[in-house]
Amino acid sequence: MAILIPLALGLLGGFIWLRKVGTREPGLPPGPPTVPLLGNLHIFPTEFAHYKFTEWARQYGGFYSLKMGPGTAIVLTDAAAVKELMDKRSGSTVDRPPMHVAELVAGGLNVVLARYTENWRTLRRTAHAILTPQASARHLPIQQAEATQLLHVVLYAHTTLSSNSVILSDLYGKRAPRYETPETTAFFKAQHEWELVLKPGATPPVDLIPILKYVPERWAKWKRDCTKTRKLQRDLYWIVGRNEGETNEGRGKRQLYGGDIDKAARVWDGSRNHWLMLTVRYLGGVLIEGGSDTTSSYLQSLILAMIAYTDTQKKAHEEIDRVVGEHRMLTLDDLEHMPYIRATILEIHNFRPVAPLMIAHATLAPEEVCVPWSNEHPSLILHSKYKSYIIPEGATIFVNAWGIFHDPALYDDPESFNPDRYLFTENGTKPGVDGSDLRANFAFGVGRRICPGIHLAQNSININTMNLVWAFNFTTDTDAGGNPIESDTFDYQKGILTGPKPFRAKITPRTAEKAEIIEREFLEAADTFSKFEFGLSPEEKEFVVQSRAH
Ligand code: HEM
Repeated sequence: MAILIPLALGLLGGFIWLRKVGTREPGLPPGPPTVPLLGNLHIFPTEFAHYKFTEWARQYGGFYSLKMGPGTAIVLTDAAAVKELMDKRSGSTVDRPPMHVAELVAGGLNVVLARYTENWRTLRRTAHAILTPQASARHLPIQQAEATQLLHVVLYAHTTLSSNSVILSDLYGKRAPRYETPETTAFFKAQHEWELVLKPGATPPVDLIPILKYVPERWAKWKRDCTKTRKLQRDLYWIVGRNEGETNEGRGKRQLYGGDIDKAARVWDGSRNHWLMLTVRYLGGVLIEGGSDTTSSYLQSLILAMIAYTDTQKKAHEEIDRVVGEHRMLTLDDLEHMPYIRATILEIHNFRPVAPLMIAHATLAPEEVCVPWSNEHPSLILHSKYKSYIIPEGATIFVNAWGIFHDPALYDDPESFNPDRYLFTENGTKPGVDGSDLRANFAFGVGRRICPGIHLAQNSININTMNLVWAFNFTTDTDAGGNPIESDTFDYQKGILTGPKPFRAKITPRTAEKAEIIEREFLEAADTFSKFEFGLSPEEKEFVVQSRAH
């Protein structure tokens, strides 16, 4: 009998606690109604989450909460809220939410997903040192050369190859002449496996129900998939850095033109510390992955927008013709004279951001924020008239870039692609609206997690946007019966990072002279390419010879 009373009390306590799980705690900002235990998990979108998050933002405001079982997520769809919480208080919002799968695969060495740990700080510092504006400027010749190759072989897949090749050259001093180059295909294979493991639903909710971590591997296919991906990544990252069987020619070129990761790897290898050697290999691998798909998704969205919005294409053509004319390709210096092209670049980031929800952050400490009572379009101001909310420690924070970029309160007709809006106000907002909480590089993230590849990416984006528009007409393709195949500007890949699904397009040089210039520039770029070409397979060599035999 004596034991029954504490047992009953314990059960009652447990029952009361369980009933509270999933309930929105006092002090949290509002959000969709919750159900016991799950909170909002039963309505949490597993794909294209930015659409649902935006719908909720229009209903609950730019600062609302979701309950994920016992955990909390905050969704920010308000530029002032982002500036205050993510930029100004970035010391507290720098963490990433726990992700057991990423731990299993990368062991805390994936700089993008790593928690706020000593590992992340080392990786981040190294990435910064490698990707400074000055270092990015040093890599401009190969970026410009790759732009000529992109023009030379404008294929769908090639936008991906171009950015992969740029980053391979920048980091390791070795380019990828074609899509089938072994390093390139190996990277895309490893990345595909990685995406499968990260896909919502591919693993049970281990981060919410931690006991699932202890299921033995033989009963958990997801754990075997993680082990396979871990091996695939480590083998690949190690091979790219190690250059087994490297010839004297290769060694010489790498020493002269090799990238900074390559140099760091040499120094860190000298330390004979396996952990450091692995860390630098991981950083190289993750930067290549992070830098390949993002820039190419941007370029694919550009082409899609040019096809769908012919009036914009016409204006972009006119500006380039007026400023540089027919007779030469464009370099980075030309951009400052072309406001419409600059506006087009900004508008692509807004229209179809590569990372519509950025990458989720998490809080290291509780944060108090004040929001106007109406919460219709909150801006975070610390003032007594405002209602105060508490974001708990460990909360996940989603920055809903899509919702901000498509907010009708900020932009006129936000669903259309309209670069002109940037010609009237600095951040493209409609007249009379204060857009000062936005910034031109908003699509690259926030606070201390802002994209470290931003300078390299912006150089690639600028050079390629100008030259693609200078060189080509982009139009809808036609079917066998001659009917136009309309492109769908909403047909995008699922995932944290997104880009258009393959689409049909007709891309033709604007004039015969331009086609000749592209041909000539491509042949002249051979000198630059050759500095980054070594250890090629016989097929690669044959491809290189054939493609330059004109
Ligand atoms: C169109 C091009 C690109 C866009 C739009 C883009 C965007 C982003 C965004 C939104 C984030 C998340 C920031 C946050 O959590 O607040 C990010 C992180 C990151 N990006 Fe980029 N990125 C691009 C190109 C690149 C390139 C070229 C590289 C490598 C050279 C790169 C490397 C990274 C890395 C390593 C992170 C993780 C940073 C961290 O968590 O500390 N990105 N990027």
